[in-house]
Amino acid sequence: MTAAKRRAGSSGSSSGSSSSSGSNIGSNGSNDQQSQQQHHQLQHHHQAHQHHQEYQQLLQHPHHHYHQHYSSNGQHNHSATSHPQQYHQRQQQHQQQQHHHHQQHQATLRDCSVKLPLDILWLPKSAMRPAGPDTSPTDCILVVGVSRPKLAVVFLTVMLISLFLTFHVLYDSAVYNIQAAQAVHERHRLSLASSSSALPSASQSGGIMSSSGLAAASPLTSSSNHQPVFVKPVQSSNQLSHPMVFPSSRVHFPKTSRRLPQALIIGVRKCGTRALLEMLYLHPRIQKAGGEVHFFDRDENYLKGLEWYRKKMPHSFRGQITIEKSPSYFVSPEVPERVRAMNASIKLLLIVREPVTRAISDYTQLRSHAATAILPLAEPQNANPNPSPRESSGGGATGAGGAAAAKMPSPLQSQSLLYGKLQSARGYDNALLGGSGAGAKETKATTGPVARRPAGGGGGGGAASMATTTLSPLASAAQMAAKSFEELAIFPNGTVNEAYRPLSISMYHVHLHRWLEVFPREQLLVVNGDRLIEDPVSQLKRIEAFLGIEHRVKSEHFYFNETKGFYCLRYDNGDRCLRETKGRKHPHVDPVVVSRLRKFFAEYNQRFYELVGEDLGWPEE
Ligand SMILES: Nc1ncnc2c1ncn2[C@@H]1O[C@H](COP(=O)(O)OS(=O)(=O)O)[C@@H](OP(=O)(O)O)[C@H]1O
Repeated sequence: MTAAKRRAGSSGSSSGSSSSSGSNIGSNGSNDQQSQQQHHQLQHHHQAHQHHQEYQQLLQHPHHHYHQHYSSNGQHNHSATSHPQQYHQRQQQHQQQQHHHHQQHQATLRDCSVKLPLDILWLPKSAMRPAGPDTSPTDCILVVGVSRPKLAVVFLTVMLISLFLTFHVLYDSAVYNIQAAQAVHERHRLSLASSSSALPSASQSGGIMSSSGLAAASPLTSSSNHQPVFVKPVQSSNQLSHPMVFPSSRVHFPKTSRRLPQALIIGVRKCGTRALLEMLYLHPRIQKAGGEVHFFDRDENYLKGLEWYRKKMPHSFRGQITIEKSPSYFVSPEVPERVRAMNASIKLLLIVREPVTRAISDYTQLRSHAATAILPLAEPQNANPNPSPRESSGGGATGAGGAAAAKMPSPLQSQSLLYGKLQSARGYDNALLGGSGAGAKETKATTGPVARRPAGGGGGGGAASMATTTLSPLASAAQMAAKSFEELAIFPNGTVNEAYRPLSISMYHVHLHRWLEVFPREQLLVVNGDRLIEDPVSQLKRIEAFLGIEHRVKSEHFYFNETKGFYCLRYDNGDRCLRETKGRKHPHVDPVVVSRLRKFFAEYNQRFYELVGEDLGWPEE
């Protein structure tokens, strides 16, 4: 083939120069015709060879049908190469057929084409391998040619970014859902713990109650302030949507963890500390500890360390502020230093109320707790008229039949539980009978019989005359419930019993002084508790500014409940009022006593105004 090709090549060139080589031809006249024939043969051979080459190429050409068709014509062509004209006709025919097949081929290709910025062309697989019996016309391969590289790069970049974002959102969503589920579980656990808290503790405060009366299911729960008192139902899952994808009112950040509080409501007891915390919790940037943790004021808790305290905190998102409230912090001398040791830049909220009203509110709660403690003791057998032998033996409820008894304490167990509560509360509750002075610790859990403390600085008579008596918890509770506020606050000689705890706590300046020795004034905000009752939004606006969070708690979050006489809270998933332990009806107090006490407090109030730099306008008689 190569020799023939070479020859054909040289004959081609010689035919072009036949006139110039005419002498050679002329000199060999006998061979002229033969050489012409040879020349034609060579030409035909050359064309046949070209054809063969095309045929070989076409063998490798993609289309199967085309190859078959060409093969059948190939033979025919060989036999038809004798006449050039015929050959040209056939070549034309062949070209037309080729064109026709090409169009057919194009039609087949169009079926697989994809219109994209990239030039993507679907070709049959057979185009990439020798034709054979096993080739199938349906087999396709994708040939991608980039005709517009810039567009292709943009296209690919967009694709990659979308892929990355999709993955990121899915990942964050999964992480968030796990953490949010944990947070909800924790809230639920706290609310259960709250409802199972069965006994009153005078040293703690109450909480919020569902308006549907959920908390009232346990009569003792309502008076217990020790355990978390949050009875808000667990948030529905639709409020826990992914913050990036479905922003909700409470959720803005994907990760949660328990954080030490960045703000504390340090007191004052009975001034609206619970109302303040629950109202602040309406703000999406606020998380609250469910109950009063008493970390800084109780040595047994403080010794457990900050990690213990942190674990008592709720889950919060980055950027949220965790707040805990324990009103006894305000009056416990060691607390300011301890708080500073944890966080020197912590924000402190102090809610105060007109001191005499606060003292009466305090007395009302103490008396209520005492009465609650006495009632079950008075009728222990009624709790279970048919006790099982195991229960009546007084032993612990164990074993197969003891499961129910383990849940329901026996009368004896109930009694000892109540005694324990009374004893642990004695540091404060005993003050109802004229207890310790302003500087004394508000609460201190101790064991042993309740001992009346001598009334300090108040003179003789009345409550003070009982001070040396040692009383059993029951007797103490009975006395607590029997004494009037007037008897406890004013001695028979007309002097004020300054040591009476509800009064000593109302001497705000004494306690605040200690805090301002440790913290700069700017770190403490004084909230007017009387105004919080009348106009919560105005006070909350001040607090939001103090905490550095946007103003979000508005009037639509509240409605006035005529029955309670207080504003109640409007959450996304329902309305709630504070428990009935908040807003108890105060006993009637002799106006002369009230006036006497107001005069007594006037001087102390002035000192307090000076400390805080604001006149709160409390009446002086
Ligand atoms: N909205 C609303 N609803 C109900 N009660 C409200 C409200 N706002 C403030 N208050 C007042 O809160 C008082 C109880 O204060 P504290 O929560 O600090 O009490 S405690 O120290 O925690 O026990 C409680 O005191 P008393 O009225 O003496 O019971 C209320 O007057």
